[in-house]
Amino acid sequence: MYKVVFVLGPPGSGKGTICAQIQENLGYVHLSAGDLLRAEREREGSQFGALIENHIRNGSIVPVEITCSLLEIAMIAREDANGFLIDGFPRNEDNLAGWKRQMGEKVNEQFVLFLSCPVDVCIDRCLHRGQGRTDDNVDSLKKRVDTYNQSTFPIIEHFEKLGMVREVNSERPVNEVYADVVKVFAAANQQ
Ligand SMILES: Nc1ncnc2c1ncn2[C@@H]1O[C@H](COP(=O)(O)OP(=O)(O)OP(=O)(O)O)[C@@H](O)[C@H]1O
Ligand SMILES: O=c1ccn([C@@H]2O[C@H](COP(=O)(O)O)[C@@H](O)[C@H]2O)c(=O)[nH]1
Ligand SMILES: [Mg+2]
Repeated sequence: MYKVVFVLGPPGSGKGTICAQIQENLGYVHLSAGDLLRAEREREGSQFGALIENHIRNGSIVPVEITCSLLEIAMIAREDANGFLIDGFPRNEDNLAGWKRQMGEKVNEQFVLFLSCPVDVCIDRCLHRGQGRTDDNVDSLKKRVDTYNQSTFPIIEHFEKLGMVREVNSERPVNEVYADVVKVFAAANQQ
C-alpha cells in the first residue's frame, strides 16, 4: 500500500514550496499533479499536449484518467518512498471518483494538508512567481480561483467531514508555515 498525503489549497497558497521542504526533510516523495501535467504537455509524442494546455490556461480540470495515470506511473517509479505528497489533487468530484476507482485499493490516505491563505495574497504571489507559467496571468488566475472555490473547496469539505483535514494558515512566512506543518506530520506519524 502506498502512504499518501493530499496537499490542497488555493493557487499560490504555497503547496509546492512546503512539499519541497517536506520531501527534503521527512522522506516523502513530492508529486505535483500540475507539474506532471506540464511535463506531459511538453513530452514529444504526447496525444494530450494541446488538451492539457487548454485546461491549464482556462484553469479548468483535466480528465481524471490522464492525471491519475500520471500519478500512478510516478508512484510506481518510486516504490521505495516512505510516502507520497500528492500536491494539487484531487481537485473535483471527477478526480475523487477516478482516484478511488484506480487507486482506492492501492493506497492508505493518511490525511489532507490544507494550506489556507486569502485569495488576494495567493494571486499576488502567483503574479510574482516568475516561473513563466502560462496560467500566471490575471485572466487565468480569475478562472483558477473560480474553479478552486466551486470545485476544489467542496472536496476539502468532503475530507473535513471524514476528519481527515489538517489546516495550516499559509499566509505567514514560509518558516512559520513549515514549522506547523512538521508538527502535523509528527502527530500523524505517531498514531
Ligand atoms: N508562505 C509564503 N510566503 C510568501 N511567499 C510564499 C510563501 N509560500 C510560497 N510563496 C511564494 O509564492 C509563490 C507560489 O508558491 P507555490 O508555487 O509554492 O504555490 P502553489 O500552492 O504550489 O501554487 P499553484 O497552485 O499555483 O501551483 C512562489 O513564488 C513562492 O515562492
Ligand atoms: O489534478 C490536477 C492538477 C492540475 N490541473 C491543471 O493544472 C493547472 C495547474 O495546477 P497547479 O496545481 O497550480 O500546478 C490547474 O489549474 C489545472 O488546469 C488539473 O487539471 N488537475
Ligand atoms: Mg504548485
